[in-house]
Amino acid sequence: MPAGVVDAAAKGVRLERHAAGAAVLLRRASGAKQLVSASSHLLFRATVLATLALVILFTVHYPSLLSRSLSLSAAPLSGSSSSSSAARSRSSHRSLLGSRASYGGAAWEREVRRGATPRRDGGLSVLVTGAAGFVGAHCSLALRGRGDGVLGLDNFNSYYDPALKRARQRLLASRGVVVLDADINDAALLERLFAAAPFTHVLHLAAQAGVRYAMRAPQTYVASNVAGLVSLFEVAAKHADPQPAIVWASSSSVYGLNTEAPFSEEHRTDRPASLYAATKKAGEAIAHAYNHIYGLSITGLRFFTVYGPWGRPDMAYFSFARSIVAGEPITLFRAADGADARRDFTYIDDVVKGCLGALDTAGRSTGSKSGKKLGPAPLRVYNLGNTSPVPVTRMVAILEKLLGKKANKRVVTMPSNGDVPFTHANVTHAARDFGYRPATSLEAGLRHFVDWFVQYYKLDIKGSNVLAGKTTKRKSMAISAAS
Ligand SMILES: O=C(O)[C@H]1O[C@H](OP(=O)(O)OP(=O)(O)OC[C@H]2O[C@@H](n3ccc(=O)[nH]c3=O)[C@H](O)[C@@H]2O)[C@H](O)[C@@H](O)[C@H]1O
Repeated sequence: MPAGVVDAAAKGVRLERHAAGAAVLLRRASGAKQLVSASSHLLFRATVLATLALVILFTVHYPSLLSRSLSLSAAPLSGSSSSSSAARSRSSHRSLLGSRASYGGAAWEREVRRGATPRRDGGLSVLVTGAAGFVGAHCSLALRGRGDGVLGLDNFNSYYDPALKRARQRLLASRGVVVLDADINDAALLERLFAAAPFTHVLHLAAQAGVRYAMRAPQTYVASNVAGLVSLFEVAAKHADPQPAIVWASSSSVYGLNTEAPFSEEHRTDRPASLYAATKKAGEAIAHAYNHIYGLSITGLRFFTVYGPWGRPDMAYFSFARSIVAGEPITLFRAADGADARRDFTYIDDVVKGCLGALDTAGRSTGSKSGKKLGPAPLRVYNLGNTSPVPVTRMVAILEKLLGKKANKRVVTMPSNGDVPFTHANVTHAARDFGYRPATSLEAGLRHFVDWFVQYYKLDIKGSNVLAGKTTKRKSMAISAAS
């Protein structure tokens, strides 16, 4: 083959190779282009989906925050049917302020600050724990009513019907008090709250209540009444600026086996009869330590069998009322010596006055975030009772009269379950320091309770005028359970 032909052939082969290479490159380039275009489609779709998800999330959460005052002002002030109550309960669960998972953020902090800000000159800024509880709800309303800033928190546990707690939450919301769905053992949340608002006071009422239930669920008492209390004191002492003054719920049960009466704050409290009492006594000792080390101003209030409207269904007066209406038997405990058990039943309005009096006179904490204590801070403990013990049998007789129906009574010797045969408060210290003067007889207080009870549970009491506070003979009764 001539050399020229060979060269030409060789050039041709090279050209073909170049052309083939170029074609491969072109193919690759177009593949890459397709890839890029496919990924940008994917990216676009992902962005659209993410935006949609955000819009849905926003719509679900944000309106409850924005329209809270509107929607809740329309909420009923008393009980309602179970289905609507459950629906509202679900919607409040969704609210930005109410959801445990969603706290934090600028909007949340604004709402916390708004709640905590007093509406009157010199007003207090109070964080109320257990605000959807019996005493907590009443105190929150009273504080808000006089223009103090109030922010509530509650874990809405199911020790008793959470629907009642949600109803109290709605009642509070209708009066401008927000109750967060939160636990006192959530230290991170407490830190955020104190960072968001300079609370001057904490009214700490969150606790595991109930004397006899402590035998069934001992750990819950330790978790709420000991660990929870420490969690709150820790944050108040080390993270709050300024440190708030703390008023908290101790209990008449700390007197335990004390036999001196009436019970005075000077009497022995080192013989608790129940784990409940022991955790409250432990709380008083823990309060001493935090006051001593960190300069926290702390006031413990020993409540004596508090009762009234919006009360606790686990307590005897409430559960007896339900049983009487339903025609079910009630069990009455009689002391070992044959005497009727007696209680210094204390009406809720009197206790609320005591709580507000204790807050108003609490005195400042003297410590700071840095751990420096400027001097001794107040450490106080007061009885808040009624000063007139009443036999439980008498309480039942009053309920029978108000409800117009006889109780089916079974009397047994008081079991060894932490109960004590009687309580009786001496309240001279509370009277001296903040003018505490209980003014409600058991008859008057139970009448208010029964009025509420009948309304809340929508009792169908034919031929009666219980709602007007008077009792006449009735033909039939039934609870249309709201719970
Ligand atoms: O002051 C407190 O520090 C506590 O008060 C309350 O405890 P108590 O005074 O024990 O109230 P409560 O259970 O209503 O029993 C009342 C009476 O009914 C008797 N009682 C009770 C139940 C029963 O089935 N039969 C009965 O005779 C019983 O023997 C008793 O004599 C709070 O629950 C508690 O959380 C705490 O705050």
